[in-house]
Amino acid sequence: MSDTEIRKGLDGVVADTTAISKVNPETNSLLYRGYPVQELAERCSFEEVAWLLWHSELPTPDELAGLQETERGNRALSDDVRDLIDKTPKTTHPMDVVRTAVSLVGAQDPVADDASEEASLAKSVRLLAQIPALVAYDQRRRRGEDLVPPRPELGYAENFLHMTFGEVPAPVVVDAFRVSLILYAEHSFNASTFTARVITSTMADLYSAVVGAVGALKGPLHGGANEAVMNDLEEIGSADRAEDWLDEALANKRKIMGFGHRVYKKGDSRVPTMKSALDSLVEHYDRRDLLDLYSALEEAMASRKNILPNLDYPSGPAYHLMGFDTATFTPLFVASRVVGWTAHVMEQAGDNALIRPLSEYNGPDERHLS
Ligand SMILES: CC(=O)SCCNC(=O)CCNC(=O)[C@H](O)C(C)(C)COP(=O)(O)OP(=O)(O)OC[C@H]1O[C@@H](n2cnc3c(N)ncnc32)[C@H](O)[C@@H]1OP(=O)(O)O
Ligand SMILES: O=C([O-])CC(=O)C(=O)O
Repeated sequence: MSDTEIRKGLDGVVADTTAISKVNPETNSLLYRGYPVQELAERCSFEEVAWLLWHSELPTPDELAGLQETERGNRALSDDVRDLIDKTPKTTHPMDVVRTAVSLVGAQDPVADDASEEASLAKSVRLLAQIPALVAYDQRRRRGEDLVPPRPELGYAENFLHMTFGEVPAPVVVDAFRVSLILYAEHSFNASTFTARVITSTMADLYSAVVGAVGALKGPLHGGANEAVMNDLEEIGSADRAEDWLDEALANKRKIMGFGHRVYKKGDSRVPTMKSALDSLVEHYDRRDLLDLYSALEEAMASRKNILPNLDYPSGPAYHLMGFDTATFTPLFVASRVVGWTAHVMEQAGDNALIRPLSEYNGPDERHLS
């Protein structure tokens, strides 16, 4: 063995610079292009945040109107994408449907390989508009429901909910959804974003980077945790069972979904904002029982392991209350994070170096065929 220090999982390794977001575990803060995410969640639409992440500044009214027009004009699924979704077995995980459908959306773009900034922005807006349509349709067809066409007079969050449920829910629900999308949009060099940057570093196209990122987000150690949280809460059932369930899970060396974070060790900066959105939903739907269960598991986890919730912990039950199927939660994360991924694709392409680390070989010594 050489004395090279190997940081398993690249833990603590600074791989490059980025101007897109700053995650500060010391101050528990998250800045998008310098703005605290809490301020953006309080005051901005998701479209404004998307523009900010892509262009470094918030949009002027004209710029916002232009983005809205293009996004709204790109919402309808092509017949081919719809057919593809229809042909995918209902046993397929919705993340696999997103991965496959995004791949076809890319294959249908005649300028998929144009790496200019203008083309990359156009592709990013196209994905922003298409992903809600395919996520919403996939949930509907699994429930035996027909496609609901987009409504061009609705903003992004309202239209997403309208395409999923066939109606725009109460403002408190739309607002909680908008907040979740803003909080999920960007988080520096997390695993899926880093995947997108690795793919971009080979000079592959933006769609390839996004398809790879969707795959990386699916795992329960990353985006897949929001649906896993809901499965755990349902398995526990009620607040009075939380401690026993946790003790057994920990004894069996289970990772408790929605808790812990590679970077934040003193709490995830986004949790208080999402928890407050969850509180409003609990009140709106009169589901105090779910909040009690949520709090009981959180308290038990703090007392047993001193490990705090990450964003997926409040998001899981929030999406459940909004009416989404549990397996659709991670695709909702995709719909939001595609903005961060594509911002990173453009940043990586703008100052590219092939990402190719070294490994230390620990296999057999050289040997020969006898
Ligand atoms: C939006 C997001 O993607 S946020 C992340 C979503 N993922 C999850 O919620 C999955 C559950 N959480 C985890 O698995 C982890 O906390 C991760 C993967 C997020 C971060 O993990 P790492 O930075 O690699 O920390 P690591 O896994 O080494 O944890 C350190 C210690 O805390 C323990 N730990 C960390 N998180 C958890 C957890 N959720 N449940 C139980 N124990 C945990 C580990 O077992 C380990 O203990 P040990 O030192 O006794 O072996
Ligand atoms: O930063 C991470 O490793 C995971 C995370 O919270 C995110 O991607 O939002």
